[in-house]
Amino acid sequence: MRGPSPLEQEVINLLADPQFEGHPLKEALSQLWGAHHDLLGRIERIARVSDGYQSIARERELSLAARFDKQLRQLEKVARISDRYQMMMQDLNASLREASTLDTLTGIANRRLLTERLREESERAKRYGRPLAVVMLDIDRFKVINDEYGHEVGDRVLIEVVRAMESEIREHDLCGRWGGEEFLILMPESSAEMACTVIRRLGDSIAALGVRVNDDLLGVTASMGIAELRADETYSSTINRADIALLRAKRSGRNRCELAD
Ligand SMILES: Nc1nc2c(ncn2[C@@H]2O[C@H](COP(=O)(O)OP(=O)(O)OP(=O)(O)O)[C@@H](O)[C@H]2O)c(=O)[nH]1
Repeated sequence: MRGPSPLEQEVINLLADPQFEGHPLKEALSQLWGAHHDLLGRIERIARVSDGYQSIARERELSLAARFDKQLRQLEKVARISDRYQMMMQDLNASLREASTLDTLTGIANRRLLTERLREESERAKRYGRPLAVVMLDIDRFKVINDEYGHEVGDRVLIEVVRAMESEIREHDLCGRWGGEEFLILMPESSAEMACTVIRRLGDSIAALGVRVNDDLLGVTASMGIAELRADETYSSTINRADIALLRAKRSGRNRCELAD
C-alpha cells in the first residue's frame, strides 16, 4: 500500500481543517475525494488480477516447455531404439539370406543359390548370344571313404575338394554343392571346350590333394561332365546332359572329364 502523494496529503489536511466546516466546497471536495479513493481501489484490484493472470500464463508457458522437452527426449529415445531395431533386422536378414543360400559344411553356394544363378545366367547367355558352360563334378567312390575312415573324414574330403575348386575356377565362375558329394560349376562366357581346360586342371589338383588321415595320405579323385547351354534348351536340359556326361566319365573308369554330346 503506497503512502499519500503531496497533493493527496493537502486534500486530507483541507478536509480535516475545522475552519472549512460548513463550506460548500468542502462537501464537493469530500465527494471528489471519495470517488478518487474508489477509483484507486478499483485500479489496484485490476492491477492485482492482471498480475495474477500474467504469472499463471508464465507458469503455463514453463510447464508447456517442460512437457515439450520431455516429449522430445522420449521421441529421441524411440528413434534410437528404432535405429537399433532396423540394424538388427538388417543383420538378421543378412544371416537368414546366408543361411538359406550357403551350404553349412563347406560355405559355398547351395542348390537354391545355384538354381537362382543358373536361371539368371542362362537368360543372359541366350539374350546376348554368349556361351555358358555347366559342369557336374562327383567325388569318386566317396561311400568307400566314408565307410573306411568315417563320416568326419568324409566331411574333410568334401571341404578340401571345395578349396581346390575355389582356387582353380575364375572369379566370375560359381561353384556350389548340388547335393551329397556332387558339385555344380557354372562358367559364364565359357564354351564347353574352354571349360574343359579349367576342369582338367581342377581334376589334377583334386588328385594331388592327399587328405591326411592319421599317418596316411588319403587319395581323392573326381569325375566331371561338361555341357554347354544350347539356344533352344532350358538350363535343366543342360544339367541333364552334363549329368549324362558325368555318368559316362564314371563308367569309363572315373577320375576323368567328359563332354556332353
Ligand atoms: N561325409 C559325408 N558323406 C556324405 C555327405 N553327403 C552324402 N554323403 C555320402 O556320399 C556317399 C555317396 O555315395 P554313392 O552315391 O554310392 O557314390 P560313390 O561312393 O561316390 O560312388 P561313385 O559316385 O560311383 O564313384 C554316400 O555314402 C553318402 O552317405 C556329407 O555331407 N558328408
